[in-house]
Amino acid sequence: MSKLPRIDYYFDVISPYSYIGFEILHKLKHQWKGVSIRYIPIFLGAIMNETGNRSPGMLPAKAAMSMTDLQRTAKFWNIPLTPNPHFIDWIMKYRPTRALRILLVLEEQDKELMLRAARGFWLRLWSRSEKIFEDSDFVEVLKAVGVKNVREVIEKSKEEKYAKILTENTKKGVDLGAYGAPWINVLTADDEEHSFFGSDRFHLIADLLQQPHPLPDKLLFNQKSKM
Ligand SMILES: N[C@@H](CCC(=O)N[C@@H](CS)C(=O)NCC(=O)O)C(=O)O
Repeated sequence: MSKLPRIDYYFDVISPYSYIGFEILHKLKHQWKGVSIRYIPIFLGAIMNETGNRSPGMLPAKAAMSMTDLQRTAKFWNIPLTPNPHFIDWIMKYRPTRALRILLVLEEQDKELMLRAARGFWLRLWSRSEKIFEDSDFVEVLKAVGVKNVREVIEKSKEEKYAKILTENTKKGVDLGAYGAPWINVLTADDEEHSFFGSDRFHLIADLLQQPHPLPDKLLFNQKSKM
């Protein structure tokens, strides 16, 4: 019997395109039958360092267009986006690693809770324009998504074990060729591996896995309509 195809979704909560891809994948997973999905937190800053890449917001030639593209993409998918004007200062000063380690603690307790918290971090940072770097930020997000033992989760996330898992996940991403986020690794039923970069590659993944196409009806309708 052949195995189920699997999608490994490598993401960082600092990355707005990881947020967009997460929401698209969340819609698709109800339509794509027989595909298993693993969500893997990674530290994008380390990926950038390892590969010599830079965040588009830090390259002047890319920064303006990348913000326009991000706004357009979020609008297209109906994802509320309010980037904070100090975002670049924030990423120079803070790391998202504490939030990512919290996700790893939650993953051990309840995978769905981890996904709710990941969305909570993105909502807070990219839709509400607030920080996700300090204890008070974590408390708000964790409470909002229904975590009962908030303080315990935050304390546990400081254990070395979670720093190690995050490093291992990130290394695995780099080994797969990741230079940005989201990085999506698809393992087909016949054990072939295919990597994709970005939240805008789902039509190619649908094709590879012979699953329904993710384009919304309005585009499909336009394609079919008479010239
Ligand atoms: N076209 C991609 C862009 C994804 C993207 O720019 N991701 C950022 C992080 S939010 C990144 O890692 N960029 C690295 C690069 O552009 O080389 C999409 O629509 O998702």
